[in-house]
Amino acid sequence: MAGLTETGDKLNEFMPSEDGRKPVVVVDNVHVEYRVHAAGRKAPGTGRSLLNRTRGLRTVHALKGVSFMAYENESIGVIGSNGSGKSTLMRALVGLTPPSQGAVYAASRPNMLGVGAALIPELSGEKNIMLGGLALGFGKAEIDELRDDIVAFAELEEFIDLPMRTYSSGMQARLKFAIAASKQHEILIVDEALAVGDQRFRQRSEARIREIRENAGTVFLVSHSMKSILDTCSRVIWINKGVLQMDGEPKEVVAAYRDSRK
Ligand SMILES: Nc1ncnc2c1ncn2[C@@H]1O[C@H](COP(=O)(O)OP(=O)(O)OP(=O)(O)O)[C@@H](O)[C@H]1O
Repeated sequence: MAGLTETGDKLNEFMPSEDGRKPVVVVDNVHVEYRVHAAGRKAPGTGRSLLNRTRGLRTVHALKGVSFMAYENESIGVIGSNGSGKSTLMRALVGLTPPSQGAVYAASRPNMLGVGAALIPELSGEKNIMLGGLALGFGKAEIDELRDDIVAFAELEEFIDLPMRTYSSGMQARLKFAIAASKQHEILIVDEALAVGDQRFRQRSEARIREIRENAGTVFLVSHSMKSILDTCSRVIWINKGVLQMDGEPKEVVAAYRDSRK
């Protein structure tokens, strides 16, 4: 897959953490550049372009040489202001956005939480559990076994036979989270999924994330909620204008990020 190298061999070249944990993801000097067509601005009343140089192909340098290593059992919060490059970094981790320079090495393929693309609004919640489960690589029998737990976790017992389009956005988010979290992921990326749903559901999803992490998984959590980050993460990286601004203890990094925004 473009931009993602799945290789245990390459990872062996990297040092374990101080307490002996193995690196599972190595992000090595990753740059991402998007090429976008800019429309250009017109000078008022003239119909002519005001700034010719803004027309045509423009390059947005979204990540500018990001490097870090993630180890097994870590839960890494990813914070930063809008447009700083967090989602771009996560897309590079799963191989959706190829780096223009640098590389990502991973012990196994990271999964982005969310089976949204596989679900169909016209179908019932129940049928969508089957679709989402198949998309995650489960067999039919396995999905039948997981079904009740998924419905219970999402608390959709009364609605599971109704078309998904009739669900509120919170209910849809709960179903998607419940399906995706039914799998024990080795490397899991959760991008803002916890911002949706109510307080109680948020607490249960945070607990589920901790469980995945305890079962030898590594979790990345992208969020604007510093509370979620502090409640869930063992380490935080702060991305600022495409560079890794800070990487360390959640409390310290969150405090520095908050200070920068005063
Ligand atoms: N598909 C794309 N095409 C062109 N530019 C993009 C694309 N996706 C992101 N960008 C640009 O890359 C930069 C980083 O965007 P990104 O979505 O990674 O930020 P983010 O930190 O996740 O932001 P937010 O907190 O708002 O979700 C921004 O300048 C954005 O405009």
